[in-house]
Amino acid sequence: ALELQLQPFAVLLRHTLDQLQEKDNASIFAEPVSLDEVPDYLEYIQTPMDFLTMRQKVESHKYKTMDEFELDFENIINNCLMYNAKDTMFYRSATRLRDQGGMVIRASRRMAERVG
Ligand SMILES: CCOC(=O)c1ccc2c(c1)NC(=O)[C@@H](C)N2
Repeated sequence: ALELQLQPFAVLLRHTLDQLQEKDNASIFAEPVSLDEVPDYLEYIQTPMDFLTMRQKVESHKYKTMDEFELDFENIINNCLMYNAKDTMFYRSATRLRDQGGMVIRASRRMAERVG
């Protein structure tokens, strides 16, 4: 498709994001953590991140490399591991997403090398 010629990397990142979000079946990483629901969140977390924000960055071509994309993904995970206690669903979801998401990103990296 024309899109694939003009912005293959954005297409690849969008597809990668779709696969990562499939692993977040409770959708706890889908949007920015609500500061109404979690008023002290910014006392602990300096750089919040979520999949919606990442998607907006893909669409505005903010990611030039897979490394930049992966840094935001790792940020989503690490924020959650820092803020939530180990015995919470949130914490366990983050470790699961880290493990399952790692494979997704490695496969996308190989695609990015091919797309060049
Ligand atoms: C309806 C109440 O929502 C939350 O308290 C809440 C909602 C979503 C959350 C979250 C908390 N904490 C987190 O660390 C990230 C992963 N997501």
